[in-house]
Amino acid sequence: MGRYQRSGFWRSLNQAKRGIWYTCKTQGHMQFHIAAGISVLCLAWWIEVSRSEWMMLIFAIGSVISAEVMNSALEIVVDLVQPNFDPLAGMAKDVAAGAVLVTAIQAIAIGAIVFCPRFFRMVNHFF
Ligand SMILES: Nc1ncnc2c1ncn2[C@@H]1O[C@H](COP(=O)(O)OP(=O)(O)OP(=O)(O)O)[C@@H](O)[C@H]1O
Repeated sequence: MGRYQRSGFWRSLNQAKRGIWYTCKTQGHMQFHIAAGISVLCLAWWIEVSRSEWMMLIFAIGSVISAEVMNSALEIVVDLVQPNFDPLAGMAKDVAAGAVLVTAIQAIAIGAIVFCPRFFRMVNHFF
């Protein structure tokens, strides 16, 4: 339980939503990830991917967005602890950004596995 407020499911949910909303408002990368995620889900719905493919895509999108939220949290903490230039503070942010990059590469790989075979089949069909 936190030191400043009583615990409670709805209160915790609201705090988590506030954190996600803050990340959406302040982080351009988060806005890009959400737009890309929605586009991928629309494409998946349009081409009618299988249940297991839906799971892979949702997992990939969720991983990237979670990593971006964690990255934002770490940036806030670093700015709080060290507002001045410090190579270690910079490295902490770079390491967190690296985690986002890893999940983004994973998402691109999953997207390629799901969409590329269909894309090539479609190209073969038309030409
Ligand atoms: N206090 C600091 N000391 C040294 N370098 C820093 C510091 N703060 C930021 N940096 C460097 O600047 C980069 C960008 O930091 P910034 O806080 O602007 O994050 P950002 O642009 O929002 O990052 P991201 O694109 O990952 O969301 C960091 O990755 C780090 O290399």
